[in-house]
Amino acid sequence: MRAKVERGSAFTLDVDLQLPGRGITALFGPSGCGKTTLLRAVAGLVRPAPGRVVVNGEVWQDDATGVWRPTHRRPLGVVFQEASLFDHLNVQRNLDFGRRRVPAGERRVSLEQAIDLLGIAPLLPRNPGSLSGGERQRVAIARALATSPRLLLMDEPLAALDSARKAELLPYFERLQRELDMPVLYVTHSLDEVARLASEVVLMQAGRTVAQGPTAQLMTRMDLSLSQGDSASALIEGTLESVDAAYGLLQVRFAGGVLQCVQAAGAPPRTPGQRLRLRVQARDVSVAMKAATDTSILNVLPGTVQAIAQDGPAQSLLSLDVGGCTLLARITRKSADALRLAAGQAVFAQIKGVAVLD
Ligand SMILES: Nc1ncnc2c1ncn2[C@@H]1O[C@H](COP(=O)(O)OP(=O)(O)OP(=O)(O)O)[C@@H](O)[C@H]1O
Repeated sequence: MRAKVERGSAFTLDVDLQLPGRGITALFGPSGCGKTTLLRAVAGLVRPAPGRVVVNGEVWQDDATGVWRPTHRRPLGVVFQEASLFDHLNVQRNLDFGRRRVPAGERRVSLEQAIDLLGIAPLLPRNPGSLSGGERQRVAIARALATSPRLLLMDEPLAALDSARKAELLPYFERLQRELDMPVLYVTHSLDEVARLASEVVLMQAGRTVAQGPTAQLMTRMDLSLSQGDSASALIEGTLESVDAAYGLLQVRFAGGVLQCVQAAGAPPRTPGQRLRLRVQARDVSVAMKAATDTSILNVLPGTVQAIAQDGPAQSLLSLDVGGCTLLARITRKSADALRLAAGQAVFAQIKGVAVLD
């Protein structure tokens, strides 16, 4: 898409983007950078001038040829921060309402499939007013799916929920990705959601795109804001080698060696050979010049310092090459000075915790 949207004299959205036609693409950036405006331009709720929006080969806007499809003729589903359900209709009728707009021949997602995917069968007779925030959001997503969209637009769909409700909803988004091949444009402020859900990230700043690429690559780039927050982390792909049931640990092989990961309570059973995605937070990684053996830290792997950046007055952020994978480590600036850390130096990465994402 190409889009320019002027918002008064203070703000202009000006982007030229090719987004993947599948998976979740996160639009990430500070408040006011234009994420919602971009979503609205895709939806046709604002009209970029000039603009060209093509979704999986379908032209929704092209100023050069005079094409403009109004919002109601764009096959998209929209989910906002607050689920906008009709409070006078029960959940079943809310779902029916969305579905009626779609001609039978164009239905790609059945109502039953949407209900099943979001686990809302028990909620069908209920009124929206009696639902929790998380339940309302699941209904809103099912309603959007039931319109058989070609594209799902989500504007901070978890932002209004507390962290326990967020954690409950995340697996539904993952399921949606596994079972429906539907591209999602997902606006968020949360790096946790980016790490967990997005395959691609568009990083925005002041109406423009700063960087775009696969989530794992962008998250460890020291020049981008994704590596600067408290949740800064690296995503790693690995293969489950073995399960240590006695200690509740998974041994996962990746390019840099084997990582021992704690099996989360309630996690699905894993089978050796399975591919797993792991998240290693910068705050859980420290470095040592020798491989300590008298330590409680199970994961100690050789690596090389790639870069060091100052991270606030007291901390340093390191990027480490461990077997070709990049890890981030946050340590105190005092330790970085005491160890005389510099790019190219051989170190041992001590990894205190590894989260298994899927
Ligand atoms: N209808 C409007 N009229 C004038 N200015 C607007 C309008 N809508 C948005 N803006 C301005 O455009 C800029 C981008 O807003 P937008 O909502 O797209 O940002 P955002 O990145 O989604 O922010 P947030 O994360 O806070 O939701 C802001 O400066 C906002 O004040």
